[in-house]
Amino acid sequence: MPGKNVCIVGSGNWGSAIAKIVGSNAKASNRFAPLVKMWVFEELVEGRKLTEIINTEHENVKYLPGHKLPKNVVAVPDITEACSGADILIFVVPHQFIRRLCDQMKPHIKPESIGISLIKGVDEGPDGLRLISDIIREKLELEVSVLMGANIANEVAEENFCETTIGSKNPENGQVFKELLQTQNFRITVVSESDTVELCGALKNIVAVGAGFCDGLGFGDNTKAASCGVADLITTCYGGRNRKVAEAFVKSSKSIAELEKEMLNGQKLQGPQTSAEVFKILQKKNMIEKFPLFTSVYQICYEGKPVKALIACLQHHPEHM
Ligand SMILES: NC(=O)C1=CN([C@@H]2O[C@H](COP(=O)(O)OP(=O)(O)OC[C@H]3O[C@@H](n4cnc5c(N)ncnc54)[C@H](O)[C@@H]3O)[C@@H](O)[C@H]2O)C=CC1
Ligand SMILES: O=C(CO)COP(=O)(O)O
Repeated sequence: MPGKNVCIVGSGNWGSAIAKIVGSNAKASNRFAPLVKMWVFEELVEGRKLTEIINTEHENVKYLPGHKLPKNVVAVPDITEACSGADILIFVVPHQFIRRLCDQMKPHIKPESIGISLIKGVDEGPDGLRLISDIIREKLELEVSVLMGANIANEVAEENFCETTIGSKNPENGQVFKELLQTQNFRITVVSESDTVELCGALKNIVAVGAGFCDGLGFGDNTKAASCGVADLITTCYGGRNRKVAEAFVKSSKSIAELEKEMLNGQKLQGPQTSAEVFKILQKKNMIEKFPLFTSVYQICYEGKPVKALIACLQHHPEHM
C-alpha cells in the first residue's frame, strides 16, 4: 500500500517546527509518503519569495530562523495545490485565518482524509464559543483531532525534551498522528477528550497575557498565579523553594538536606519529603511504573539515582509507549 500523503497547512513558527518533525518521521516510515507538502502564505523576504528560500535553503528564515527543515518538506504557495491528494492534513495557522482557508480548500479535499489541528484559539458565533476543530470539521467534513501542549516552537525545534497531548475521538486516528508526530524528545499522550485538550490549549493564552501584564507591572509569582490548581503548579516550577533547591542540588555536590539548611534559613522544603511519602504509597499499591516522575524524583533525592536519569525516565513514560 502506498504511504499516506501529508500536507501541513501553515508554516509560521510552530508550523515550521512541526514540519521538521513531520518531514523526518514521514521519511523514516513506510506508512507515510516521504514527500510532505507545506502550504506557505507567500511573501517576499529581502526581495525573494519565501517559498523559494525554503525550497532552496531548507530553512524558514523568517519564522524559524536557524533550523534546517528536512529536504522532503516542500513549500507550496497555492493552498489548493498543497492540499490536493492529501490523506492527512495538519492545520497550524493563526486561528484568525482558518475560516477563509477552509473555504478555499473545500473543493480539493480528498474523501476519507483526516485532520489534526495544532491551532490554539477559539471562535465566537451566535451560540457562543466555537472550537477551531469544529469549524474545520463543519467546513471540510472530515474527522479532526487536536494536538496541544506546553510546546514553545523554538524549543521543540531545538529538540529539547517536552510533552504534548493529542485529543482524538477516534483512537485509530490518534495512533496515526502519534506515529507521525512523536519523537524521542517530543512525547505524546493520546486521550479521547479532544474538546478539553483544545479548550485548555486555547484558554491558556489568555492567562499568558494576564501573566505578561503582571510582569510588566512588576508584581511577583503569587500575583501571576492568582487562581489555583494548574497555576500553582506553574508558579512553583518557576519561582518556588523546591525548584530553587533542586537546581542547586544539580549544580553542587551537596545533599538536599545540606542545601535546605544553607539556602532556606530555617524554612522547610515539602517536595522531597512528599515524594518519599508518595513513593511508599505507590509501592504498597504496586503502582510505581505508572508514576515515573514521582518515583524518579524520590530516587534522585534519597537513593543516589543520577539526576540525568530524570529525562530517560520521562522518555519511557507508560503513556508514551
Ligand atoms: N509558536 C509557538 O510556540 C506555538 C504556537 N501554537 C499555535 O499554533 C498556531 C500557529 O502559530 P505559528 O505557527 O506560531 O504562527 P505564527 O505566529 O508564526 O504566525 C505567522 C504565520 O501566519 C501566516 N499568515 C500571515 N498572514 C496570513 C494570512 N492572511 N492568511 C494565512 N496565513 C497568514 C504567516 O505566513 C506565518 O506562516 C497558533 O494558533 C498558535 O497559538 C501552538 C504551540 C506553540
Ligand atoms: O502555545 C505556546 C506554547 O505551548 C506558545 O505560546 P505563545 O503563543 O504565547 O508563544
